[in-house]
Amino acid sequence: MLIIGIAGGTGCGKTTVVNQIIKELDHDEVTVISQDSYYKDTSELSYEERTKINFDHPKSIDFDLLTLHLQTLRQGKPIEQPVYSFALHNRTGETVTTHPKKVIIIEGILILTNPELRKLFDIKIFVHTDSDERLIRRLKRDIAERGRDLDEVLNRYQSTLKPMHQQFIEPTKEFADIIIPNNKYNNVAVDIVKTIINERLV
Ligand SMILES: Nc1ncnc2c1ncn2[C@@H]1O[C@H](COP(=O)(O)OP(=O)(O)O)[C@@H](O)[C@H]1O
Ligand SMILES: O=c1ccn([C@@H]2O[C@H](COP(=O)(O)O)[C@@H](O)[C@H]2O)c(=O)[nH]1
Repeated sequence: MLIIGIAGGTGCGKTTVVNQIIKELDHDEVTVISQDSYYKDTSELSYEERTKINFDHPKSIDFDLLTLHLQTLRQGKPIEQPVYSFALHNRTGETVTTHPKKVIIIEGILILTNPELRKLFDIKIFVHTDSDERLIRRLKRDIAERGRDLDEVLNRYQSTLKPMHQQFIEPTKEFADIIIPNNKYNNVAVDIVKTIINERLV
C-alpha cells in the first residue's frame, strides 16, 4: 500500500491535482480521503455557533480518528468515513464505507501539521500557490459551490484563513518530499506523481 498526503493552503488546487492524478487510474486501485471528512462533530452547537468556528486551526480536525482510520486501512480493513456538509458546517451523521486500496491519497490543508499522521505517509506533497491566487480561487469556488457570499469569504480570510495559513500551514512545507508549484496548471508535476504511483502498482 502507498499512502500519499497532499497538503497546501485553501484554494491552492489540492482537489484538482488529486483528480488529475487519479483520472486514468483504475478505481479499484486508488481511494481518496479528504481531511474535510474529519472536521470534529459539533452537533452540540447551534448553526450560528458553528459559523464562528475556526476551521483553519488544527484543533478543528479529529486527527485521532483520521490517524486510526489510516492505520486500519493499512491493516487491510475497511473504515466508516464520516460525511461532512459545508452547508451545515458539520458532519451529516452518515458514513461511507471505504475499503483499503493499493494507493490511498489524503488531501487537506492541515494534514502535515500532525506528527502521528505524518508518520503514516509514504510520500508527502505540498501544493504551493500564491496567496492572492488562492483567495481569488476560493472566492469563486465558495460562492459557486459552497453557498458562501463575498463578505463571508473575505471576513473569514482576514480573521482566520490568512493568519492560520501563516502560522500552521505554510510551515509544513518543510515536511514535504515534493513541492508542486501550482499558480498555473502543472501537468509536468502531476505526471511525475503519476509515474511514481504507476511504478508501485506494477
Ligand atoms: N492551476 C489552477 N489554475 C486555475 N484554477 C485552478 C487551478 N487549480 C485549481 N483551480 C480552481 O481553483 C478552485 C480551487 O481549487 P481546489 O482544487 O478546490 O483547491 P483546494 O482543494 O486546494 O482548496 C477550483 O475552482 C479549481 O477549479
Ligand atoms: O464548515 C466548513 C469547514 C471548512 N471550511 C473551509 O474549508 C477550507 C478547507 O477546504 P479546502 O477545500 O482545502 O479549501 C478551510 O479553509 C475552511 O475555512 C468552511 O468554509 N466551512
